[in-house]
Amino acid sequence: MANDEKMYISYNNIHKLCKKVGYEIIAKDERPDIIVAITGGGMIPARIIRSFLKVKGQKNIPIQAIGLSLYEDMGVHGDTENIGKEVIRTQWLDFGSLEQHFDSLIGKKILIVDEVDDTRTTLHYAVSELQKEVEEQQKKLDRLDEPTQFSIFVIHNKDKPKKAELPKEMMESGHYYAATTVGDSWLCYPWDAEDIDEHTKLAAAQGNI
Ligand SMILES: O=P(O)(O)OC[C@H]1O[C@H](OP(=O)(O)OP(=O)(O)O)[C@H](O)[C@@H]1O
Repeated sequence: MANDEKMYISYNNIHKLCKKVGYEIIAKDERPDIIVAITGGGMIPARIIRSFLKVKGQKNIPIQAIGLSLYEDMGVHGDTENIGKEVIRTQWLDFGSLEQHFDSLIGKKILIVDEVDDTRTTLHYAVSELQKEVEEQQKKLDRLDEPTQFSIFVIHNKDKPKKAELPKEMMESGHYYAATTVGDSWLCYPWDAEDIDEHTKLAAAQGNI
């Protein structure tokens, strides 16, 4: 598919891709203790993958949402050469309602979910801010010897030069899960469709069903 072409993705396709990665995570015995969905695109995949991470006799994995939005940063001098994207934090973790299960993320397996890894700016921000928070809590609570494992799940990873990195350890230890890798196409997700029937037909015609 040419990079400037639109790629239509159906709900069924997303469901199947979540299932594939969910089973892969379970097969590796890497079931997360908590899912962190990046709003808005990570919310539907997070909910779907949770069904495939379910283990009989175990409680449902809690889902927390963090709100991250990308906005055009014109640079300090409004210099077009330096246009970049800045991440704005609109919502963060709330442990209040999780007290019976968690007092923090320390020592937990955390699965961060988003629909797409485009320039990687958002995921880089999410991982580094969450890691920073865990380190601060570890120091505060004197729990430095409890390893915390971050993983990432995205439906689509765009095969393109990235603007930010993810931790080397995460990538090399197989804790980055992209259900599928695509070119730099325009991805049309079903939740943005005005006519879902037409959208699903277009997705089917491209084999994304
Ligand atoms: O890899 P990146 O270049 O950082 O891009 C990926 C991010 O961009 C989109 O979020 P957006 O800010 O558009 O918000 P939304 O999820 O609410 O649509 C998408 O949902 C990812 O979070």
